Amino acid sequence: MDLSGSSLNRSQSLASGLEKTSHTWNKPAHSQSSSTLSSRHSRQIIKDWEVIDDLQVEMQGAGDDPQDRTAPGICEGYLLKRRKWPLKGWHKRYFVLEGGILRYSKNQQDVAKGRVQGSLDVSLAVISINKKSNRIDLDAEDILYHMKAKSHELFYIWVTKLQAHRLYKKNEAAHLHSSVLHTLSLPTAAEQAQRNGDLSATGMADSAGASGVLPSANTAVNTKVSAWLQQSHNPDICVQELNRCHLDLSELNRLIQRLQALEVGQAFTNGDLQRIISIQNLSLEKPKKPKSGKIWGHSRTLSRVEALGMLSSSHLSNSAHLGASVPCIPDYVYSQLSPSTVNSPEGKKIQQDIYAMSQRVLNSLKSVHETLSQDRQKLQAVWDANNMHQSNTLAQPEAVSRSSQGPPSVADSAAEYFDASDDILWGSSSEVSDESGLSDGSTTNSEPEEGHTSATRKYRASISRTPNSVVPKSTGRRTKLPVHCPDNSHVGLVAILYNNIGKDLARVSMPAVLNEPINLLQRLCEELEYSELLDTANNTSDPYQRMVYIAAFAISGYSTATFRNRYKPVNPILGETYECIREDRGFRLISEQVCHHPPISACHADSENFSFWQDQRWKNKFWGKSLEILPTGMVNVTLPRYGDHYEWNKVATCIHNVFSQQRYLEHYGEVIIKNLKSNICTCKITFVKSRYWGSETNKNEVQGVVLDQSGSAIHRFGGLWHEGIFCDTLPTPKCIWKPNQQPKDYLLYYGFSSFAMELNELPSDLKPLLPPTDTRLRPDQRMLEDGRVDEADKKKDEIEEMQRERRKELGKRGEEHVPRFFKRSKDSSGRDVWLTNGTYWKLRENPGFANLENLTLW
Ligand SMILES: CC(C)CCC[C@@H](C)[C@H]1CC[C@H]2[C@@H]3CC=C4C[C@@H](O)CC[C@]4(C)[C@H]3CC[C@]12C
Repeated sequence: MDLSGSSLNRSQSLASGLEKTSHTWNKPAHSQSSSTLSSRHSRQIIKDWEVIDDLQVEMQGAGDDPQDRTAPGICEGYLLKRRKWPLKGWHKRYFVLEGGILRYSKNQQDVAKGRVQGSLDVSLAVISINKKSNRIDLDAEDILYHMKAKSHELFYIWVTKLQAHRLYKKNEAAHLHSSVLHTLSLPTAAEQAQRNGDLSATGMADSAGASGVLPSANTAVNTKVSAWLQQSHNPDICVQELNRCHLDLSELNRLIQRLQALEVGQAFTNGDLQRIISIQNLSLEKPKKPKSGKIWGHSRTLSRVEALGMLSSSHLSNSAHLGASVPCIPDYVYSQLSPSTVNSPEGKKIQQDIYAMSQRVLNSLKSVHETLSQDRQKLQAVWDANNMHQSNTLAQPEAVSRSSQGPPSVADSAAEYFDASDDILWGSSSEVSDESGLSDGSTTNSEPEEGHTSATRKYRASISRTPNSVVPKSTGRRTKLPVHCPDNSHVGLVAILYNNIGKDLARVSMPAVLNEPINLLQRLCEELEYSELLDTANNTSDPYQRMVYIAAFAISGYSTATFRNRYKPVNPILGETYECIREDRGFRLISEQVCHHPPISACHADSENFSFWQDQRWKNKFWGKSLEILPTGMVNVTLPRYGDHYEWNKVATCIHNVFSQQRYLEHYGEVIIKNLKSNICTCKITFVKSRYWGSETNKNEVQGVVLDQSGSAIHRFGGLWHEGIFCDTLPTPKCIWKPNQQPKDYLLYYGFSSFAMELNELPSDLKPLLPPTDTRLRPDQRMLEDGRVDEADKKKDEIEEMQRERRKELGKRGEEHVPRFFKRSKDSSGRDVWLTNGTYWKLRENPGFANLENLTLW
């Protein structure tokens, strides 16, 4: 089917599209607090956007009817596609949807020539639509298409077709899964007999006996294997991986053709080449003798120019040069295309793409192979064990797969570069998302140094050999929270997030059960968990080494993310404050919520070894399945001993699978650390974005380099932000940072580290010294910490309402809130920053907050 703007005579699909629409696109009712919204037909409506999710794909028996498995018709035509860079805006592109794969090219001719600009498996994508603006967004996490149809009719056709193709592709996968289930779960003799319609199934023992297994053992095997298969995601993973492979292979095919076209000097299309070759074959049937009277026995003796001349000549006058013995003309043609002839930048690019794509296919196949071999081993184990009449048979799938995962190869990184297409980097899923290009920058820069994977492997091995140096010492502070964290897995985040699309996550009010009893002011303090790195830096005379410790500190702040993806920190109220005095660590910190719109939390910490400050604000982008947090604002550290002032940016943090319990956090992008007081060195840290099909081993990689003024690397370090950082260029190569051991039962306590558990502790001797605005005194957070979630919810509403009232009052008086302990200022680059006004500790001491007038926040 062709859908180029004018060809609306294809009304057949248009009609079916509209028909379908009328009965399946009914809007579900949902509310802010609705607990679940995942009905199979549900479309979540956010203003004008709807997410079309989970079409009727049933894992069980999916596609049993072969009719269901016939591929929907091809759909093609022009649509507008948005891009951000270069040439930001909507561009007309020719799209082809076939077999569940959407490809696009510049125009129809390019499609014919196999010049595909991008492709996406629609079964892996979230489809969001905006009927008002005829917009369709496809989000396959790392590939994102924003498309717009020229007319409403075209829009409906595309949406319908996309749905149909998605369903088809998903069913195909599900069918494969159930076939595997079916094939591998050998039916019991009774079932077999039943299926065969054999009612005199007394041969049960016989049939079992024939296979040499007792019926009961056989049934036990079947039950276990099928139970394991039901749980196992491996078949799905394999199908997905193979789908990707399929996609990649067809892409590869196209790339090769393009390269050949370049080589030949003419844009041969697949068809052209085939035609030429078949004509050639015809003429080969009547080989003529060349003038010399000698039949040229082998094609290899032809010069490339001759060969190309032949191919492009319609008369094929030179075909006589070819002997009938030429086994395969394409082989011959390709063998003549010496790599040295690919000199054009385009040719080189294609070659690189081909290389990267082949590596990707290879890796995918390897991983499928590995998964299948593991499954085979597991099956074998179950079988053997049953044969021996042992009951405890199933190997632990997870343990097996983990232990056998090989280290990533350098080839993986090549695949990573390949992945960085403009759609991944520049896309944005919603109109409301920030267009500043911040995410683009950080994502683009998250490309690792060449050979990083092997380096990481090396660093990782070194880190794991390093014993945990910091033996948890008693701080006299609490080691657990009053109660366990509540289960919040039932809360429907879909509605909450969709209802708040475009809002900063920091401003989204969530039910208390989604909160952790720590707020964002306290989380700022949490970044000082590894403040000893700053102490070390201040005691290191070599400026390059000092930089290494500063870098390790910058990385260490991200490690909390490992276990903290189930709860959101409480949003501070404007004017809320927090103090933290850590004699044991030698620092004291204050933080304050200084701005409400946008929400900004500022902090300042002092110690005899350092000062640390930052004001934290961030933007977030919603990508359908994930939420990207893009912090703005810089982190600052000064070291008194050397007069250094370090300043660095923060990377993006992505909450992947935000709606599911498989949620996890990833940091990616580049951190540049500068010393504003000396340009002797700078540091670049790369948080490597993991490949979507990668194994666990490729997650959380960090690579860093300290560069001197001339740009030469003085130190290199790396590792994983959740495991540790190793520097092998120090006089004694060593692990410079390793996260502290998590406390006992940490998962029952919000995933908190010991340091985090201590943040909201309120010893009785501290209470009278705190200003009433201190987070520790905030009642709803305290209730939450004590497990009184419902009360916390109510209190939270009240406090938020009070805040609104205060704002209104101020507004009426034409006043603005003035933060108490921080002042707005400009940094050396002219950025707005919030700096301490230096009054907190003085006031605390004299006259004491109890003797002062304070804000009443709750
Ligand atoms: C919707 C809920 C239940 C999901 C959980 C959301 C959690 C994981 C989100 C909400 C706010 C987020 C934090 C917001 C800001 C920053 C600063 C940044 O420099 C590092 C990441 C960090 C610290 C984020 C980590 C992830 C975070 C804690």
